[in-house]
Amino acid sequence: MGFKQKKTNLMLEYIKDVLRYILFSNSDQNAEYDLLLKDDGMIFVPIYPITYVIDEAFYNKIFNVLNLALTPEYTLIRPLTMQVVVLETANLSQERGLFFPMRKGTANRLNETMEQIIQRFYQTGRIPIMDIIDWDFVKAPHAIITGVSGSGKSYYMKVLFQICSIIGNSIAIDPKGSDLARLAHKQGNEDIVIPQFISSGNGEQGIGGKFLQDVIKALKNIESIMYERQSQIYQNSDKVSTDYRELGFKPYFVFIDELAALLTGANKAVKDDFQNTLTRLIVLGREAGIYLILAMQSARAEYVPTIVRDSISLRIQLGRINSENTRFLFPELNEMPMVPMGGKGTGIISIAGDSRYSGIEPIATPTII
Ligand SMILES: Nc1ncnc2c1ncn2[C@@H]1O[C@H](COP(=O)(O)OP(=O)(O)OP(=O)(O)O)[C@@H](O)[C@H]1O
Repeated sequence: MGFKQKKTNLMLEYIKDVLRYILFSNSDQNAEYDLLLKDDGMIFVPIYPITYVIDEAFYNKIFNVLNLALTPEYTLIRPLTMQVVVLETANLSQERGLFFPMRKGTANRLNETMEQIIQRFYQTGRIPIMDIIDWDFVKAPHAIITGVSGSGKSYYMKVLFQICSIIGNSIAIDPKGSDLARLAHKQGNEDIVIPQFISSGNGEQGIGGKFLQDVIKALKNIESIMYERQSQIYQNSDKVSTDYRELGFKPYFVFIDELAALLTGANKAVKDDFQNTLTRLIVLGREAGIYLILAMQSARAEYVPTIVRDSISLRIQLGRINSENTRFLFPELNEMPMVPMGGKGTGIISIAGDSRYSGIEPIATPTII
């Protein structure tokens, strides 16, 4: 028996030991299943007839138990629903299994200079997130980052802004006029939208409704660019399936920090105008290469309409993770604990639309040295 096979057998034995007493009230039931270990996950194969019921709760229980028990050998990835796979076998009683996606080892935080991170982008065409996780924004458009104060949102927004400013055009909308706006200003970027009192020094005006109108104006400008690009693509491309890259356009990244702060105190008509414009950009932006990157404390539906949230592929929640605060961004996670990595800028991530990622997993954002 080869070394690799031996290791696999040891791992399977360990998993069975872990599950033995927890999973079934009747220990005879331990003979009613088998396990298969694959490169991208584990398959639980019931051997029918069985004397236990397989439902979502059963699936979640296995996930919960193994999630911690397999760290750090494997990182379990929380799928959005129970996954059933069909197996190639002539044995009727073992033709199907429950799949648990997992990654060998754990992904590591990037501890690199901005130049090294950019270099990674040039090698893959994707935005690096961790050593083995990256963001293909063409396949998985738009991003949302949530987390309470001090969880590392602003830090990560700045990292993304620097990368995106090199890849394409970027615009910074920052109601606090703080880190993001200062970074954009320092880079010589003129596409910055901040409250007037910050740029004019007149502190008495406060943020008020005027700022939201400035933001809407900026978003509507981008919307015009989007329609212009769509029309050019329609007129100039013979391909049925294409996007902005065919005509050589650069991607356009729209960063909005503290989105909820934008809406506080605004009247309903202005607020609706903002949310409708945001919705159009999110839903229609992809082909034209318009990508939104939003940050806020919590993705409550009153700030982010459900249609917007559902159209955002990259979702990150930083800071403390519990069922109370994950329900907005990860409604499918209910009461599902994750093994957090701990430390600054850590939390959970999911990337929809990219087959390399099948669910929710832990993340630690890059540290720039
Ligand atoms: N990936 C990281 N590597 C190293 N330090 C980090 C990382 N992420 C965040 N930090 C540090 O953690 C602290 C809090 O981060 P940050 O200010 O970004 O939090 P925040 O969620 O944006 O808070 P606020 O909403 O108050 O702005 C900062 O000192 C920041 O430098």
